[in-house]
Amino acid sequence: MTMTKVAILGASGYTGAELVRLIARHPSLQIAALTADRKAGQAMADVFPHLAILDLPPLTTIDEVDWSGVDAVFCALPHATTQKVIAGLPERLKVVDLSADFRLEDPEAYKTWYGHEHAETALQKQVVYGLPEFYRDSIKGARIVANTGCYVATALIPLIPILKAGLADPDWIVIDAKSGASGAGRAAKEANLFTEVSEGFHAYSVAGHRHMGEIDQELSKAAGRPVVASFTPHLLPQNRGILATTYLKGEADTIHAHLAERFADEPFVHVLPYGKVPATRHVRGSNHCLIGVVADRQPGRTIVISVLDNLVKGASGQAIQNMNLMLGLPETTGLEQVPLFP
Ligand SMILES: NC(=O)C1=CN([C@@H]2O[C@H](COP(=O)(O)OP(=O)(O)OC[C@H]3O[C@@H](n4cnc5c(N)ncnc54)[C@H](OP(=O)(O)O)[C@@H]3O)[C@@H](O)[C@H]2O)C=CC1
Ligand SMILES: CC(=O)N[C@@H](CCC(=O)OP(=O)(O)O)C(=O)O
Repeated sequence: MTMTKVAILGASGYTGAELVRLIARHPSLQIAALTADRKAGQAMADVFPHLAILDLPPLTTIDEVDWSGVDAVFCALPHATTQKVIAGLPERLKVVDLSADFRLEDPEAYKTWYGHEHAETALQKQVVYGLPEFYRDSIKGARIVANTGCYVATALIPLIPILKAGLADPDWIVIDAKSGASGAGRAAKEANLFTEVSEGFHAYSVAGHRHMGEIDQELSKAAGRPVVASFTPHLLPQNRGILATTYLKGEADTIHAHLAERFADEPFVHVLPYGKVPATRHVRGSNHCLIGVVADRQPGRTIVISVLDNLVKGASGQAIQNMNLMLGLPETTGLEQVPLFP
């Protein structure tokens, strides 16, 4: 079997380590290079002892990578840094970017949500938005794919089909989302210490989180007119998992039937029986997204609950799903892990 040699940029971070864990048993991908910034020069086994059982290349700087031995790149770097790095890669390389740098199509929207001009607007035009359940055909032919944000994937997977089918009021969408602390990355500082995250629970970036730009972009496309959704993220005292509770004006039984039909053949999206609700522990360590639909006691309102693992379907698993499509491989290759419980 032909092996595709991959470089993982940002391998000393949480999503980088998750890419290594998943790719280590992928039958068609082979890890050729791993990079870090402050941790360059160290062995992966020293940075992540749980990966010591694998035979891995050492962490180097990006400048030290020998690109002649690389066919494809997973870029798991902070946003803003990423756009310069991807612009400097050899053009023959296929790239899946896990950061937010190439998700927003409108440079003005990027400036609004990220506070500075995008430095690579020409490159942005070549990028395909990486939510495979909706953009699979374009992803297959893409050179660069921008993975969706983790909160965004959780919210959009049920919402896009609902709005496309006109089953909910686009002017009344309320997304109440909660994430495990790994969503903030390994470099997160005081706010993500055990003492700050455990035994408590709080909202953050209220009415101003940068994922709103991405949510509005995709929901507006789905509805065929501008949509401005309400979205509030919260930090959970747990490592992994995102749960989004979305309130809609629409008929729950119709919405449930539509989602069940729309996702019937999707390998990673599962609609629970009507009235049942999912939990983050039902997807931990897996590439699956679960959706529950419940009728509100107020007639004409619906509650949709969606869950995924932010490090897998919300980041590294989704990135491999996209790379599988770009390489013409079966989409599920290397991603068939069953969730870990308890
Ligand atoms: N965590 C999550 O759940 C999700 C994250 N994402 C996105 O994926 C990307 C990676 O996230 P995550 O793994 O959590 O982040 P981490 O903070 O855990 O890791 C960041 C990685 O980037 C490296 N790095 C940092 N700055 C530079 C630089 N200037 N030049 C080169 N390398 C650098 C770090 O190296 P070193 O360790 O040596 O400093 C590390 O390997 C981010 O854009 C994030 O927003 C997307 C979806 C979900
Ligand atoms: C818990 C937590 O802090 N989550 C991160 C979002 C997760 C993420 O990585 O999103 P991007 O891919 O868009 O960077 C945050 O709220 O900024």
